[in-house]
Amino acid sequence: MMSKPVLEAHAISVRRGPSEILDDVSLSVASDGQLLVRGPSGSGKTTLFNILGLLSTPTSGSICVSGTEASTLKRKQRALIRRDTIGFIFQDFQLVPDLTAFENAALPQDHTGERDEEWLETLFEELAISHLTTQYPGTLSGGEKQRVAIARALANRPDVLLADEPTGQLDPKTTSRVLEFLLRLHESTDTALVTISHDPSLEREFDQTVYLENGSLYDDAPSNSRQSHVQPL
Ligand SMILES: Nc1ncnc2c1ncn2[C@@H]1O[C@H](COP(=O)(O)OP(=O)(O)OP(=O)(O)O)[C@@H](O)[C@H]1O
Repeated sequence: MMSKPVLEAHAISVRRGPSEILDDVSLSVASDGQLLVRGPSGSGKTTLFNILGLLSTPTSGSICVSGTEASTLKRKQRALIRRDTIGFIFQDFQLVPDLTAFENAALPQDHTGERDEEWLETLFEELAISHLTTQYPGTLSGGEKQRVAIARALANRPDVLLADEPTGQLDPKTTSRVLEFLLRLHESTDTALVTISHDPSLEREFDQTVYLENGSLYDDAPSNSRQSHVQPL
């Protein structure tokens, strides 16, 4: 049976001043789906991330989250859908400096009212950061902060995890571990996984990859970027 889409973008365009940053972008992610959006720096990835996460609104086009048309909703209603449906991993983490790693990860639970410390502890264990619970972000490495941000994104067991370069700060070994965990979680809990990245090595981990180039989305790698990643034999 086909699963219902959790995220659907239809004909999204974003113009900022004279520039067209996204041009007629459409995509659909099933509630148990996984999608990698790849594209070079400046192609519009973060802009698309913000639109898909209802953090900003498109110039034209629509976004449906679990069947609800969200692009026309008021800011407050969008915030509620965001809180109840989407887990965010931001490129720059956005951890709160005067909260510990554990308190940062618990924030989404504190916003909805119920702490589930057992789940948070599981997340810290899986992400190999259990020894860092009482440390403040200022004392953590980039890769450690990134994993705290991942734990926070998963704290409320979101329907869809939206990740902007989730492994950008990690070494290859930790990247594999974190990806393996995200994909396992995706399998076992039907959390849809949408990852945005410039990193071609993530492609082999994902069922489906689409390519963003100059604000347009393609199903196949544009020939110039494919060429630039050809490895010599
Ligand atoms: N508010 C804005 N006003 C004008 N131009 C913008 C605005 N936001 C983004 N842009 C431009 O749109 C393009 C896409 O930006 P975006 O941040 O989405 O790219 P990206 O693919 O995420 O890049 P990176 O991988 O380097 O983070 C860039 O050229 C950027 O300068």
